[in-house]
Amino acid sequence: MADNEPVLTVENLKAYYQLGLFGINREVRAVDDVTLEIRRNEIYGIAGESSSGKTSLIKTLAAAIRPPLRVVDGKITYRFGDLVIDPYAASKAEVDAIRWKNLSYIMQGSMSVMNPVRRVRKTFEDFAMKPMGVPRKEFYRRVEAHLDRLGLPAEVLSAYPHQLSGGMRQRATIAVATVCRPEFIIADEPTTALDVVVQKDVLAMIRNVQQEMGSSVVFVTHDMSVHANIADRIAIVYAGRIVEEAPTRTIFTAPKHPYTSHLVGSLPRIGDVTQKAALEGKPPNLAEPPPGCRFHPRCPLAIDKCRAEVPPLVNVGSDHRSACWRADEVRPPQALGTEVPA
Ligand SMILES: Nc1ncnc2c1ncn2[C@@H]1O[C@H](COP(=O)(O)OP(=O)(O)OP(=O)(O)O)[C@@H](O)[C@H]1O
Repeated sequence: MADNEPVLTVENLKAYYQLGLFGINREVRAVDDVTLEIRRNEIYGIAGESSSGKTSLIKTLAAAIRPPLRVVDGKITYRFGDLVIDPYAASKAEVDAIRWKNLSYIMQGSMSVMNPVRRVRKTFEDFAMKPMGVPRKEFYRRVEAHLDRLGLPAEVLSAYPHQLSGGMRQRATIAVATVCRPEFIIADEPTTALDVVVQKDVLAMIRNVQQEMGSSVVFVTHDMSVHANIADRIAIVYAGRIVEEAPTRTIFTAPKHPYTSHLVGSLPRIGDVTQKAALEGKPPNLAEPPPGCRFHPRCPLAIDKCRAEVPPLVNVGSDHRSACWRADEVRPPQALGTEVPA
């Protein structure tokens, strides 16, 4: 595989919750026309407020969706070495063969991976023994070496999940998800519910694992300061669509979408006692999104065109895409509340 070839290509992906309640069919357009590429050896953060479709998007990328969520259009292509696979065109056996070995998905909440009634050792066996395909002794040698690399004592293997602290459990979960050294790791809110100090440790661990293995990581969080800490590039999602995508520093210093500008500008800054202006209104109902730009009812820059025509996600600079008719008029955020990577 050429070095610059993306590991994941997503083209015009649409995934909807198709609901039939009391004989009335309804579609919640949680992922609506998403196009993106994930490169090798990068950390790609997906940001956006609650209910914007972040989890639905990465679940779809992870081929971990269940009805009523269905892919209704578009294409996903993973390239793992010589293996090129669209998980929605492939057989279940083909998808099972890449799971954990090439593609790992860490769902929201560490207990989603850990089996609460079995010792951590059993969770490692359940997830990793088959994909690794080595005798038990060699398997445990590799598991312990991996734990050691991640700074975790081998004793965690004998513990039950509830005996571990939240941070330790999340570290163990990341260890389970990465022990087969997957090329692609997808994580949903990997540090939410951890206190700030533990959060930093877990973020550093994800970064170390990613760098050591040269993997690609896609992760979701609504917390912009976590993105600032760890992401190489960020996609901002609003109402089921990517509205902006750029390297982290660009997102924080020169956004080209009013929603991004709001997200960055509303971050708290040390010593700043002024009240941040809240964004008026609520995100739209994804069963009946507004016409034109979905952000227009809340947008300070909205004009008639925004109410009528959907702005495409287009290049607005080097490695920078925005979906805004007035991208040129977006001003840098007033308050930078977080350390921005150089
Ligand atoms: N099982 C479901 N059936 C119907 N609609 C759903 C279902 N799960 C989620 N949705 C809807 O899909 C939309 C996107 O939800 P999603 O959970 O992907 O957002 P999110 O950005 O990850 O939010 P959060 O940060 O709160 O987890 C929301 O409107 C939500 O109400």
